[in-house]
Amino acid sequence: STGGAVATPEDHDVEYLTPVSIGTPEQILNLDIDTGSSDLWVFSSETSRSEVKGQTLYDPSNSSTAQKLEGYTWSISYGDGSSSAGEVYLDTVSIGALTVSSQAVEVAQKVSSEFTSDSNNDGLLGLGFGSLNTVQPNAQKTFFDNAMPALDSPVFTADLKAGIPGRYNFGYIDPNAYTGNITYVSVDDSQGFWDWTSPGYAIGSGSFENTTIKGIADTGTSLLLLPSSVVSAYYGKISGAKYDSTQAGYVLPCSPTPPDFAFGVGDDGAAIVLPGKYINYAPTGSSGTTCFGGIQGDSGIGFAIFGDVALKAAFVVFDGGSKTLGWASK
Ligand SMILES: O=C([C@@H]1CCCNC1)N1CCCCC1
Repeated sequence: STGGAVATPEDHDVEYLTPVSIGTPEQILNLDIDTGSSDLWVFSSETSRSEVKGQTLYDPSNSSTAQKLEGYTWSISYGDGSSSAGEVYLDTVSIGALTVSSQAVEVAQKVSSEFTSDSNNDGLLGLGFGSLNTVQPNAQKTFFDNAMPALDSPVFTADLKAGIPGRYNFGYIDPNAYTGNITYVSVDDSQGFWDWTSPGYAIGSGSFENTTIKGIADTGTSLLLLPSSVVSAYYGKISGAKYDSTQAGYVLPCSPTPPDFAFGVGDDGAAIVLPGKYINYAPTGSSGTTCFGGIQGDSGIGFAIFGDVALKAAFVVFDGGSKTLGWASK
């Protein structure tokens, strides 16, 4: 089997939303597919009314295939401080033509303000490793783990794009979605993340800097978070760029276009190049003179995060069979 669906960016590519079908008859919710976590949770008929602002709600009582897991609960806190919690059902879940008949669907009873205010986001679909799942008393499998045995190939791919819809595919690699070769690198799944190591980076037309950068491929994080030494080297090349403590990040003049940023993949010299315009993440004010940087520091996290600013420059294969990541330009 195979499947897949469109990934549509919200403003500034802060997140990408993908239509997911749940239940019988189908209830279609737009979910944030997140390789940095492993819970599939949705806004629901059980979500506190005061915490819902425009989201589409999954109602298990309207699904003939919903089965409640009595006594099961979940509660998750994300690195950005957001959180949600609730109860658990099993139901049929599809992404395009790919269907999992008994998927744990975690219904939210409460969500934090970050989710309440994100009116187009109806929940998250985690594609991290199973060890991260928060369901008690027994952890539940991700959509990918459930689907994998039936997939033509045990993979999913992320093809996110700047400002326009991209795609998540399951079970196959679309040869028309990338250029050149796919370079595969090993993954350390011991922390539950798609955690890999880049050999270094280059700024603009500058020389390649060999420095180990260990980090996770996280479709649910907006920015590219890197070691402070790398971030300082990058913004040090830009007149007027500075760390703004009020914004809690580096800001830079939106014009001229900043230098490209490349990160290495594998030991054969392959690299993914972020066009400089990707580093103009969003204007900080109404004049559009100053931009918030798409590259920021990873201090306090313990590893780098290759979020959407990086991922949208690449075609990425998440290989659940070999537990490797494949990176290609496009
Ligand atoms: O909570 C997160 C992210 C938040 C955004 C969505 N993906 C998961 N983590 C990833 C990095 C380490 C800490 C946990």
